Amino acid sequence: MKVLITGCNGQVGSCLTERLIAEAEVLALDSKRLDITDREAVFSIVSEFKPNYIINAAAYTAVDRAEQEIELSYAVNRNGPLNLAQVAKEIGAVLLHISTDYVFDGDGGNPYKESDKTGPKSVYGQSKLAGERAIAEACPKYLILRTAWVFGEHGTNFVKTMLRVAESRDELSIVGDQFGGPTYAGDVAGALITMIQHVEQGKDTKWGVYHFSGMPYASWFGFASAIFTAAEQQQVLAKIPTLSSIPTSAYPTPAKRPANSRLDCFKIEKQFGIKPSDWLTALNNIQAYK
Ligand SMILES: NC(=O)C1=CN([C@@H]2O[C@H](COP(=O)(O)OP(=O)(O)OC[C@H]3O[C@@H](n4cnc5c(N)ncnc54)[C@H](OP(=O)(O)O)[C@@H]3O)[C@@H](O)[C@H]2O)C=CC1
Ligand SMILES: Cc1cn([C@H]2C[C@H](O)[C@@H](COP(=O)(O)OP(=O)(O)O[C@H]3O[C@@H](C)C(=O)[C@@H](O)[C@H]3O)O2)c(=O)[nH]c1=O
Repeated sequence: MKVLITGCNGQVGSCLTERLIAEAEVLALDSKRLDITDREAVFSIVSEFKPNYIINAAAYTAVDRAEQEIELSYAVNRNGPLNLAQVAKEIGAVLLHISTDYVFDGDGGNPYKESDKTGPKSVYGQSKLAGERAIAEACPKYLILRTAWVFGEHGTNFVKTMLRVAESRDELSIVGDQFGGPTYAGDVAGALITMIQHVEQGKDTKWGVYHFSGMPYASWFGFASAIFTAAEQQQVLAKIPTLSSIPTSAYPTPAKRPANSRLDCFKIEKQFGIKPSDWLTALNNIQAYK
C-alpha cells in the first residue's frame, strides 16, 4: 500500500507520518517539497509515485489572517484540494481530506450532522467549504473528515497558546459562549488510518463527508479550564492563571467564529466503528504540548 501525505509537518500531518510509516510505503511531503497549489508539481509527483491513497493534511489554517489573505486562503484550501482530486481521479487513488467545523454558521441549537446546511462565517470556513465542493465534483473516491479544535504535539494550537500565555499572565479571559469538541491530532490521524484500513480490507465504503471530533463538548473557557487543571496536576507550569469566562463580544477578532461548533459524530462510528476523540485523556500528557 502506497500513501502520499501532503502538509506532513503540520499538527495532523506529523502524527499521520509517524503512524503510517510502520504500515505503508509513505511519501510524506512538506510545503517545500510539494506546494499543493502548484498544479504541475502535484501532477508530476503524484503520477510518478502512484499512491493508492492521498491524504491532504495541507491547509491554510490562520483563521484571523485569512480575512486579509483571501486569495492565498482559497489557493491553498480550494485550488490545492482540487489539484489533488483531479490527479487522484486520473490515477484511480482514494483522496482523504480534512475539513472543519467552521463550515457551519453555528447558529443552530444541535450538534451538526453531515447533511446539515453549511454557512461559513469566515473566509477560512468559506475557503474550506469551497475545497470540499471542489473535491466532491472532481473525484469519485473521496473521504472528507470534518474535525474541530485540533491540538497535539506539533504545530500551533489552543493548548500550546494557553500554556505559553500562562507564563506571562496571571489572569486570562476566555470566551465561554462558543462550544465545540476539542480533538487530539493523533486521534484525527488514527481515524484517517482506520478509514484507509476499512477500504483496504475491501469493506463496503460510502464515499463522502464524515464528522469526527472530541467528546465531551466544551466551550473554549471549559477547554482552557481543563488544560490548566491538567497543567496543575502534572506540575508543568510555575503558576496557574486565574480564568474568567467572557462573551464573544468581549473578545473581538477579525474572523467570526461559530457559537455552536459541535459536530454530530454518529455517522463515522456507524460506518467505520470510529469513536470520538477522548481529548481529556489526551491532556494526561500535557508536557508533550509545551
Ligand atoms: N487546527 C485545527 O484546529 C483544525 C484543523 N482542521 C483541518 O485539519 C487539517 C490539518 O490541520 P492542522 O494540522 O491543524 O494544520 P497546520 O496548520 O498545523 O498544518 C498545515 C500544514 O499545511 C502546510 N501548507 C500550507 N500551505 C501549503 C501549500 N500550499 N502546499 C503544501 N502544504 C501547505 C503547512 O506548511 P507550512 O507551515 O510550511 O506553510 C503546514 O505544515 C487542515 O485541513 C485544517 O483545515 C480542521 C478543524 C480544526
Ligand atoms: C488566545 C485566546 C483566545 N480566545 C478565544 C478566541 C476564539 O474564540 C477561541 C479560539 O481561538 P484560536 O484563535 O486559538 O482558535 P481558532 O484559530 O479559531 O481555532 C480554529 O482553528 C481552525 C483551523 C479550525 O478549523 C477550528 O476548528 C478551530 O480549531 O478562543 C480567548 O477567548 N482568549 C484568549 O486568550
